[in-house]
This record gives sequence, structure tokens and C-alpha cells, in this order.
Amino acid sequence: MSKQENKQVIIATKNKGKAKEFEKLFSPYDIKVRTLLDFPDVADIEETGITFEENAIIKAESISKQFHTMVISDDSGLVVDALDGRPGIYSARFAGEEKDDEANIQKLLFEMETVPQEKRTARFYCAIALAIPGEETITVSGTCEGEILKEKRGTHGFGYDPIFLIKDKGKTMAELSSEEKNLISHRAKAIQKLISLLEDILN
Ligand SMILES: O=c1[nH]c(=O)c2ncn([C@@H]3O[C@H](COP(=O)(O)OP(=O)(O)OP(=O)(O)O)[C@@H](O)[C@H]3O)c2[nH]1
Ligand SMILES: [Mg+2]
Repeated sequence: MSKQENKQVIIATKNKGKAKEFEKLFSPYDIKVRTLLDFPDVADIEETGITFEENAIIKAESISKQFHTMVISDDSGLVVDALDGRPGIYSARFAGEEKDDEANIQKLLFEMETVPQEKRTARFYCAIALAIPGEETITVSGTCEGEILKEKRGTHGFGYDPIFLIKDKGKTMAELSSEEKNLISHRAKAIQKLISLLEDILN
């Protein structure tokens, strides 16, 4: 892999919250980051896998084939113990195809209405795939442990962040600044692993 030809990467996501986090996490490095928000004509990719890793690979390889370039994708979600791991890979569409964060939160709170606080443990999971033309796609992952609150707190972040409590901080993910979230999140942990693998290209 020569350094020059890989100085740009496409993040295969249309999720604005993820896109912002990726742009920040890659900002210290000398690499141009673009997302599918820069390419609105790209068709939605069907996530037909049954694991986060499978879906991440599907997204990264599909875009890498279309653009003939290095592509990173993220498949992530919320795994709730009291719901036997749901919404899991269906987190974005938990309340329907519109991928409405507020509707997803309300559905989750409703389903967990009778679950006491000590049984509301959950974690965010993030699988990231790296597809480089002509090379085997690789995946890395990260998790972030927490608890589901009974009501929303905070306005930062996206998705389920306002009801996800980071216990040792006493704050929800949405009460953390983007800098604080990017130190502890599932996505940040996965990206740190990816960055060590990409060191050659980034430096
Ligand atoms: O509160 C949250 N903070 C996070 O940090 C986070 N990371 C993931 N999630 C949830 O999991 C879905 C991903 O599903 P997903 O990986 O299929 O992505 P998506 O469909 O939104 O976009 P794309 O990347 O596929 O284009 C998201 O929509 C969210 O509901 C999060 N919620
Ligand atoms: Mg998706």
C-alpha cells in the first residue's frame, strides 16, 4: 500500500451523527475523510447480515467496489440485556423504516417500562470494516457499557444517547461533549484499533 494513493477514505455511512464522529476522530491525521452524505446519489445498501460484523463488511465492500478506493464502514447498535440483546443490529429501525431516533427511544422506554433500574444494563457495540481494493476486508470492534434510564437527559450525540447512562461519569452519553464521547464510546474504541492498523497509511 503506497502512502500517496490511499490518502483519502470514504466512510460508508449516511448517518449524520456517525459521520460527524468519524470526521472528528480522523481529524488529527493527514487523510481526507468523505462520507456518503457527500454522494447523495449512492443507493441505500441493504443490511442483510445477522451480525454487526457481517453488515459492516457488506457496506464497506459495496462502496469500495463502486468507488475503487479504501472504504470504512460502521455497523453499530444498542444491546439491552433485559430484552435478550434487542434492538441489536436492528437499532436504527427499531420503531420503523424511517430510522427515527425519538420514536426508537420511546419504543425502548415503553418495552422496558416495568424493568427495575438494576436490571437495565446495556452496551453499545460497534463493528468497523475496512475494505481496500484487492485486499481481504478486516473488522475491528468496540463496546461501551451503560444502563438505560427511564427518561431522557442531555442534547448532544444521536440515537439512544439521551437514555444511555455512563455509570462512573453519572452522565448520559448525550450529556457528554463530543470530545468526551469520543474518548469512551464504542465507536472511538473500534476506531483506535483501526488507526493502529492504518498507521502506515496515516503517517
Ligand atoms: O445513541 C447512540 N449512540 C451511538 O453512538 C450509536 N451508535 C449506533 N447507535 C444506534 O445504532 C444505529 C446504527 O445502525 P446502523 O449501523 O445500521 O447505522 P445507520 O443505518 O443509522 O446508518 P448507516 O451507517 O448504515 O448508513 C443508530 O442509528 C443508532 O440507533 C447509536 N446510538
Ligand atoms: Mg444502517
